[in-house]
Amino acid sequence: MAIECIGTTTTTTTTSTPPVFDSSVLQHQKNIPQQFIWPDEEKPRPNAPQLQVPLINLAGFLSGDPAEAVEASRLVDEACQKHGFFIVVNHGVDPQLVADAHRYMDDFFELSLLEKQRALRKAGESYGYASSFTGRFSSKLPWKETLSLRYSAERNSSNNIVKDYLRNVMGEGFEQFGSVYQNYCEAMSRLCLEIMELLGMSLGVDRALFKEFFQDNDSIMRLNYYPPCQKPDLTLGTGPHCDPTSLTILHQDQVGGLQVFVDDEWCNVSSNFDAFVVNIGDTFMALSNGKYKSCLHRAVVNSQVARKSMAFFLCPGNDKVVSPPTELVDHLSPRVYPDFTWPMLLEFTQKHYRADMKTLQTFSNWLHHKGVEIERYGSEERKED
Ligand SMILES: C=C1C[C@]23C[C@H]1CC[C@H]2[C@]1(C)CCC[C@@](C)(C(=O)O)[C@H]1[C@@H]3C(=O)O
Ligand SMILES: O=C(O)CCC(=O)C(=O)O
Ligand SMILES: [Fe+2]
Repeated sequence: MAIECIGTTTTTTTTSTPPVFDSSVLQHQKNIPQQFIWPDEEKPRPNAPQLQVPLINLAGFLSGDPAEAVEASRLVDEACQKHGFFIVVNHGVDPQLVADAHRYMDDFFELSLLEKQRALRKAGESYGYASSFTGRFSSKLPWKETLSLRYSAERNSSNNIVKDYLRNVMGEGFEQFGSVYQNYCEAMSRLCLEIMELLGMSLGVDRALFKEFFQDNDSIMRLNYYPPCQKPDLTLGTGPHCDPTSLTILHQDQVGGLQVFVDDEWCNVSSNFDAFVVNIGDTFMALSNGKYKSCLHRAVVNSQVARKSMAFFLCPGNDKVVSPPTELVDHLSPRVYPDFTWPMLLEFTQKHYRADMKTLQTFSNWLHHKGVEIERYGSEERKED
């Protein structure tokens, strides 16, 4: 197996059998397998402070009140220049849909490993069920299970991509399960487009510009399930990274565990079931010519209860070129990142580089130096491909 790895650390192929992440067993285990233990400098520390993040009330903006829209875009601008995280309330998403999505998530992750593996993510694919990433990486494994779904907003009456996928892989009895996530993705795509309008206003470009750019988005919906861990100070649910995608809308249950790195320290983001946490990803950072930040974050786990979060990662349609509008480029603000398309960056994170805090910079360098040996860049040891 040829491993195309970009690593500052030596690339090694592990021959030992990877551990199987069966959460029903591992959550009780005091002895944590080595692959799940993070290096000392990345281990979580207790007593993280609370992130001071604006609560943005979308009610006025969504009902077309111009003064409220200006106020919301001012708050968004402040947060996105500083760190790229903000929280929205009165977002217009049906609370029953959110509650159903959590309920069906409980049902899915409570299935046996064998049953969940009906939706197993195959090597080289970015969708499906993964119990940790035992087949994908050989160290710093995340203490989580995920179910990733592809959502396409392309206008087409028979577009039920999420529902059809779940029914096909999980089989009979999962129709309702599929409908809930189809509806949830549609609601998330709509909310993303509204937020794109706010981002257009706050960046001072035509307010329809980004909304239209993402109209035909080809996005990723991910359900994250973090089982309890008997040694939560050794492990991480999701390692430190910036999302390579454009905009993330995260809904977390009441447990808490999301942390953001701001002003040189890890801060907790409070959980609020009525709210969504929104963050800028690398692709939007490139679209804004570096004006808005894609910020480092991670998820910690705990020894008491399982935690759930649902992330909708907005991504551009496959043929869209990620290039900042001319209004955001001038001699004082020259181009920071080269043009690219989302499938290029997605492939980079799935085949060559494990997403971390340097993904966009490494990807840009890689595009500039394409043809130069890939091993010169990056951070991680990989097993796939
Ligand atoms: C395009 C993506 C890659 C990841 C899923 C989406 C957006 C976020 C990325 C990720 C969550 C960043 C941390 C590392 C990662 C491997 C993970 O822990 O899940 C990343 C995802 C991935 O490559 O599957
Ligand atoms: O679960 C969380 O709170 C964060 C997960 C995350 O950052 C991600 O999936 O990209
Ligand atoms: Fe993330």
